[in-house]
Amino acid sequence: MIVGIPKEIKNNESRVGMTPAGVFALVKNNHTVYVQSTAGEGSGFFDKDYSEVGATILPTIEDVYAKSEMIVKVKEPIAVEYPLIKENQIVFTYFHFASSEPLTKAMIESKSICLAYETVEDNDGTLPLLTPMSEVAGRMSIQQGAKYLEKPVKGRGILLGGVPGVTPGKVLILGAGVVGVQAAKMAAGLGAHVTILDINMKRLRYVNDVLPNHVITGFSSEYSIRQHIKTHDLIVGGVLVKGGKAPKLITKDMLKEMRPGTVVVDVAVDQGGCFETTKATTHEDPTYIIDDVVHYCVANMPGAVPYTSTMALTNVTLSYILKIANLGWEQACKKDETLAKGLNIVKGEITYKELEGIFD
Ligand SMILES: NC(=O)C1=CN([C@@H]2O[C@H](COP(=O)(O)OP(=O)(O)OC[C@H]3O[C@@H](n4cnc5c(N)ncnc54)[C@H](O)[C@@H]3O)[C@@H](O)[C@H]2O)C=CC1
Ligand SMILES: CC(=O)C(=O)O
Ligand SMILES: [Mg+2]
Repeated sequence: MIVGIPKEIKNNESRVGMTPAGVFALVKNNHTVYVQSTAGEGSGFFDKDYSEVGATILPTIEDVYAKSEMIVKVKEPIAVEYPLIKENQIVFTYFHFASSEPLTKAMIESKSICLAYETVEDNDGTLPLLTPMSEVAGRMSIQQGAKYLEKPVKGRGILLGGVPGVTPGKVLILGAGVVGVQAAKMAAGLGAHVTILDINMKRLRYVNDVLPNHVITGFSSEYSIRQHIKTHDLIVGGVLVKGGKAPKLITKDMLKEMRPGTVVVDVAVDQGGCFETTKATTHEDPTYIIDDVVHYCVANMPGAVPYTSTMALTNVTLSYILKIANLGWEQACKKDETLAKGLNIVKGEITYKELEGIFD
């Protein structure tokens, strides 16, 4: 198969769809790999690293899309990329369709095969291609939240860990999935007071078993959320309904219950966000303020730490990329139910249940 790796062009997105190690494996399996010039630079991989393992470097994004049967990338295509995608071309990437009607419509019109990393699902319900980026974003949410709690950027002026003789900051985490647990781990490590809420008792039991005793678990409900937001300094949104829109757990009126300078980090922004006041931001301009509450809603958080994220992503995507290249997408999906769950739009038809009728 002919596989193409374009350069990411979303704001401050420095990840790349594949490391040279991934290209090496594809070439060894007799596939042709085209890499757009400088695509890997932001992640520390140079054109010569790719050409040394057998890739051909192409000068423009148009060349890569025009010549490839399968495109392997990181982020959802943005508007300038829509016309580059061809009928029957396989596009393997994060799509997050539920948060974008224009993207959904454009991919239906393209008649391409859209395999979304974020809905590839193991039999136990876990999401193997979302997990490593949720690990990164969960950990980053505390790093970013701690920064925006500082007074010069309009936060409450609180050091999350406190100091001897002064109470630490309080972190509320919505969702005890991958993002939530990683966020809790980081916040607890800093010495913050941590509360984590979920509707899944199995997840709360897991948190209770693996995290320190000062991480408090709670059942998520409108009532419990309304109580907790009054006293917490940093609120992290990490809930997910697979492939669908995130539930709005914090409505606009609730911001009035928070203290001025509270910081909210909505990691779930890529599925529309779990705060009613969420709108996607970029690494260039990551925050905005509503009712004195600082909102951080960057939809590609791992893009800011590409050295870590590109490696973590290729670690999990490569076996699927090889399977698709070796067998073709239809056979690969027939043989592998986990991969088949990634099919969201195929040749103009929506094939993922949560997406059906979502924009009608
Ligand atoms: N902004 C960014 O750069 C990134 C965003 N994400 C996003 O973060 C979100 C979370 O991802 P994961 O942690 O991997 O998902 P996950 O599936 O591991 O965890 C989600 C958790 O939310 C819980 N949940 C669902 N409804 C709830 C409710 N009403 N109240 C409380 N909890 C509820 C579920 O029970 C589950 O435990 C996803 O939307 C994902 O796409 C992931 C990586 C990067
Ligand atoms: C999961 C996702 O949206 C990201 O890593 O950017
Ligand atoms: Mg207020």
